[in-house]
Amino acid sequence: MGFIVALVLIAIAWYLLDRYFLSYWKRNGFKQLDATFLFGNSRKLITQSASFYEIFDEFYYKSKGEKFIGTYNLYKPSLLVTDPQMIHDIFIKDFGYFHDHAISFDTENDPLSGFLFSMTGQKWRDLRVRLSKTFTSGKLRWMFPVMKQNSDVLVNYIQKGLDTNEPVFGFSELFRRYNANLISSVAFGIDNDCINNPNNDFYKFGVKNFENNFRNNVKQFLFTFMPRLMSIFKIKFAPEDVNEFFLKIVREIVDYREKNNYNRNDFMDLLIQLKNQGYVPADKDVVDDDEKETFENETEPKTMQKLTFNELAAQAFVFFLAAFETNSAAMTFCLIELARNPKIQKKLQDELDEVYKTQDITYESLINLKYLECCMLEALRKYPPVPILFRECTKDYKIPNTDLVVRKGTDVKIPIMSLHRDPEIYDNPHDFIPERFLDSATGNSKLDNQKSAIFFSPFGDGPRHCIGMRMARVSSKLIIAALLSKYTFSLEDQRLNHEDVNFDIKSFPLRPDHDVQLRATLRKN
Ligand code: HEM
Repeated sequence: MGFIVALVLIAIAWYLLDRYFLSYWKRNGFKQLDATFLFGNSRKLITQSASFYEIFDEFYYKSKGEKFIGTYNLYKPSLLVTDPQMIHDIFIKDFGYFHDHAISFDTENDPLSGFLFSMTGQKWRDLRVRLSKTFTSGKLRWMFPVMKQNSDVLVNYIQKGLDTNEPVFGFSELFRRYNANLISSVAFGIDNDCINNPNNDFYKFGVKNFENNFRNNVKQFLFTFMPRLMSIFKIKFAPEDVNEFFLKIVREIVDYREKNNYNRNDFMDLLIQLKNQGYVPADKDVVDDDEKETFENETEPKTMQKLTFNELAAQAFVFFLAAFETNSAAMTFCLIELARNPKIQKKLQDELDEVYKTQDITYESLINLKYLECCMLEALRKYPPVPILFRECTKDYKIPNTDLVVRKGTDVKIPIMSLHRDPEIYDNPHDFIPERFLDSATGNSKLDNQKSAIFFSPFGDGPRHCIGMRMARVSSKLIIAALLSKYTFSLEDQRLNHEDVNFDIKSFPLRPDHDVQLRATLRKN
């Protein structure tokens, strides 16, 4: 009897505590979404019954009319911000309150997790200033031949398929293999062939990071809901064998290059300079055009702290992680949309033919292709590979024109993909219309002109926007240009001509739920 009474009392106490925790927002004057017992607003995320985008899209429409609304990751308050102006403030004007990504790792135990994305405060800022120098347009121009070599390997692979009567390809996987190649050569300085050899270790260990297994699911859960627990329980970001593989490979590369004074004009060279000198000299001949609002053009003091070996390895690793899924997704969705929109594909091919009938693809020619730029931007609008952005409020923040205060330590989520698909922001948001990015007066893409993240933020914005944005844009355009100059693509599954692509419900980066098959046909000259 005593036991039953105790159980009843515990249940009542738990219920009361539950109601108390799940009324945090109301108690602090905010509106909140209805929160369910124990789960808060995270039941669908925990049970993985819809994709991240769909779950946050539901929140977005439930909170329509509000600029922000309180939600709960289990019992942890999380503010969903949907107002474009407030998002802009968080990214730029009030960045001083929102500079961190709300994840943390124990880098002592997990050296590969000491990467830029997880760093906080001044430590992040110091490294960001130095790493930014490795992503300037000058450095990309320098690396372009390596990118081009990799795109040639992919084109040869497609051609081999056509020559052997196998003209249908699953591009999600193929682009992941291409990106593994690309990053292994530009960030690690290794010439792998993941395209022809999917059993290549570099690709296999890359895939392992994103596999849908129990361990990765638990990690994704903690990463989303209780990032601090990852460090408390010493959960490593990457599986043990992936850690060992990447640390060993970076050690060998660094030792070899240092011993033999070997340079390859790639990120690894630049990272080694950061390790040995603490800085990378700025490009003298290049004007950086789209970085004006950040501190990335700050002059580098020569006394900057040098990178340790582990910090160097972690940066090479995060370039790999960040590019592997996101870049592949951007390329895959763009090619799928071109395949389902033959007129747009033809218009893009006409633009490419004008330039590439008589010359091979160069960095300079590529960045001047406006329609190609618009196609990529439109793919990133409709399918932002990172559908939800998150930040941590690092000091109490009074929301402008209100008496409401977001407390230090609160995480903030921004449903970028829902904004990108909101009919109040974009006309016919579910249609693929590259022209919406074309400024009819100048022929320039709108992003170049506006520099505004208010309605378009596939790379985030402000000082913490994606550091690999330029590389992503150049490499994606290169691959689409190289493929479309030679081949025309069509959908094997005709249903996708009128149905939307479904998304993988277990993946945080946006990914189709199956590898959409596309048929390549050689174009006639
Ligand atoms: C289409 C491809 C890509 C997309 C859509 C993308 C998107 C993003 C987004 C949304 C963020 C978070 C920004 C924020 O919080 O405001 C981010 C951060 C980051 N991205 Fe990318 N990314 C892409 C490709 C790449 C590539 C190719 C690299 C490196 C080679 C890269 C490296 C990083 C790093 C290191 C960060 C962390 C930056 C920091 O915390 O300071 N990304 N990316």
